[in-house]
Amino acid sequence: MGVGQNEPVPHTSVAEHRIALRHVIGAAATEVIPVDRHALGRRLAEPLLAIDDLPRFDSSAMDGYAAVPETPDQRVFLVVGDVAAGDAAGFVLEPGQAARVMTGARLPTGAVGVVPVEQTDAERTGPAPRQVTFAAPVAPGRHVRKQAEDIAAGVPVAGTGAPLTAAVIALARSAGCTEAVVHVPTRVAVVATGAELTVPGVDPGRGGIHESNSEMVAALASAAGCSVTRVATCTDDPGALEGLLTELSAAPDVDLVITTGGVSAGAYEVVRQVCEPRESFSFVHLAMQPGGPQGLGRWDGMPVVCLPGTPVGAFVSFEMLVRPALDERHGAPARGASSAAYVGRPRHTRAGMVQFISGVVAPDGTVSAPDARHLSALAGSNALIEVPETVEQIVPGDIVTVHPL
Ligand SMILES: Nc1nc2c(c(=O)[nH]1)N[C@H]1C(S)=C(S)[C@@H](COP(=O)(O)OP(=O)(O)OC[C@H]3O[C@@H](n4cnc5c(N)ncnc54)[C@H](O)[C@@H]3O)O[C@H]1N2
Ligand code: MOO
Repeated sequence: MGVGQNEPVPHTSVAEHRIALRHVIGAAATEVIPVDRHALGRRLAEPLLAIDDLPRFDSSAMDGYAAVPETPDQRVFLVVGDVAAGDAAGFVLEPGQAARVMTGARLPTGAVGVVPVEQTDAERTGPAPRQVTFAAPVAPGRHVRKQAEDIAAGVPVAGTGAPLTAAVIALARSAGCTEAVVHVPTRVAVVATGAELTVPGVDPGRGGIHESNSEMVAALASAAGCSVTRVATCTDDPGALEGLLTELSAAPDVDLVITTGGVSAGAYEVVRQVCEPRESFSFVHLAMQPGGPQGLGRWDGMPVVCLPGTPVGAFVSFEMLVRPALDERHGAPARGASSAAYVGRPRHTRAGMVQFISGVVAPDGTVSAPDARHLSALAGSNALIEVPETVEQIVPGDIVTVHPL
């Protein structure tokens, strides 16, 4: 066997792997939840329709006097009622009459416009006067909130795929909505593998390292709208990983398992060793850097996504490969990329591989690469710069593709 024959050959395109991930990760179930603060960030699986008009009735936008002028320039009015917010205002204003109204109060039938109390001779507090004089004539429609001017019953508050933001929650509740149909967050179990990993508080010794992927991937999954239900580390013992995957596959609170490490070409690649013999699994080396070695399949029916162990590789492959599949599963629109002028130092990249470089997009829209390596560069970045396979170098002035983080 000649030198180089064992070299991993990129045999699946990034695009093909994305499709395979979408297939394995699949679509999320939907559920009905109350429209309240706990719904924040959830994505609608169906349009959320207004139950009621907003406002529900013509109401005053000011503390003042609603009036019906007999003639356009009438200034002096008889005050025949006093309507606080919440009152039913069950009377009719006749021409020449006014009623004191508070902001948000239902307007008496017939009211033409509202004059703020500051523009009258009336006291702001105390009982309503018998008569009021306005500084200027009543302007029709002025300071009146028309029924349904914000949203009418039956009109969508927000459409399918929209997130329930604080403002959408406010609009929905104001329009009488109590429940929304949303996608169920994917329940994720994260398993970091590696004999060298030590948990916080334990001395790593001479060959060990501080484990970091598990909480990083858990944080990425949470940011992607998942509910992380399990976070574990596992040694390179195949039996231990088999047992863990079997347990997680049967767990009632897990929809997806994400592993890190143990997928490349070494002698102790536990994930690959344990999963690859199973027919549904495939392990590939994508023409992508970092994040080249990837695996995916189903363990007893449970979707399992296997990311590489290098922290930057795991991060980049989650964001660039797994996240789009999760967004689609959760009904979220694909996160777009943008173009930016590169203003960093010249950088050589590997031809034949799409490369993702930690980048910093400045307020002026230009992008540079932090003067640091690996995780430090990633931790100081706010974007990933995508350099296509065909490009071997990026230099200042190049227009590059940027994925915001
Ligand atoms: N002969 C070859 N060697 C490697 C290849 C290759 O094609 N041929 N690919 C390289 C690439 S690219 C990557 S990426 C890595 C992927 O390797 P594994 O997924 O098997 O990951 P490990 O070997 O387990 O770990 C790699 C590296 O990352 C550290 N690590 C792992 N897990 C964690 C964790 N949970 N927290 C923090 N750091 C972690 C680990 O100690 C290693 O330093 O393979 C290359 N090799
Ligand atoms: O593909 Mo690997 O570059 O080290 O993450």
